[in-house]
Amino acid sequence: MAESLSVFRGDRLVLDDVSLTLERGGALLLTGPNGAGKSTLLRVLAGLRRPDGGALLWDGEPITEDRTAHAARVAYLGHQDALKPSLTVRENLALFARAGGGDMDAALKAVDLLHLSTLPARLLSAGQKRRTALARVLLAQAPLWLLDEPSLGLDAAAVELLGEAIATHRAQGGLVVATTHVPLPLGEVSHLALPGMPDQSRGWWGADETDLTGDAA
Ligand SMILES: Nc1ncnc2c1ncn2[C@@H]1O[C@H](COP(=O)(O)OP(=O)(O)OP(=O)(O)O)[C@@H](O)[C@H]1O
Repeated sequence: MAESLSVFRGDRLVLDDVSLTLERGGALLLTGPNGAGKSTLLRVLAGLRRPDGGALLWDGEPITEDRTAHAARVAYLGHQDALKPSLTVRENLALFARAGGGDMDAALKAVDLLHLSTLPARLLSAGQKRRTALARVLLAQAPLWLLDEPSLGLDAAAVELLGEAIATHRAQGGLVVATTHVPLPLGEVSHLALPGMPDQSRGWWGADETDLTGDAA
């Protein structure tokens, strides 16, 4: 999927020769210290940022062949929840439901937000906003989920719902790449540690973790 990616931010080589492959139903955890380049890599995978070197392939074809098609494959959850404060939860999600064709009530239920669906987004707590942003990912009905610290601000129950949503997505052949600083309930995953990860984080990912090649400067 990604071959020998390199990315400069300013004059710093943040990602140097990073390669990874994901099969249908697969999941990859990206870890590394603050500034290691996790969000940068997610943005490259999303097609939101061009790499300075290397290639991104989907089913063997470079994504540059058809960027619109790649955008339609991706559901991207960034650090910012990007909700319109004056619109209700349901209104915020409506656009994504139309574009992706997902089931609004099923998505709201999956993140336990049905009871808050008519509340303006400005009245939501941080965790409720994050749940809304996750519902947007579900509604996109895209095969590739790119999740930047998805559990940020979520309580234990919501983290469990996140795990269930990811498991369902994977069971349907979906792919997930997630960055995290804390363990996530993802089941069997590959793991790419960008340099600098402290040793004590080893073992978070369980016996099934697989280390991939990755270098960063
Ligand atoms: N617009 C920019 N111009 C220059 N450098 C940038 C820019 N945006 C980010 N960087 C730098 O790129 C590096 C990688 O940032 P990135 O956000 O990918 O890290 P991260 O691993 O996701 O960090 P965190 O764990 O803090 O979220 C950082 O050193 C950051 O300062």
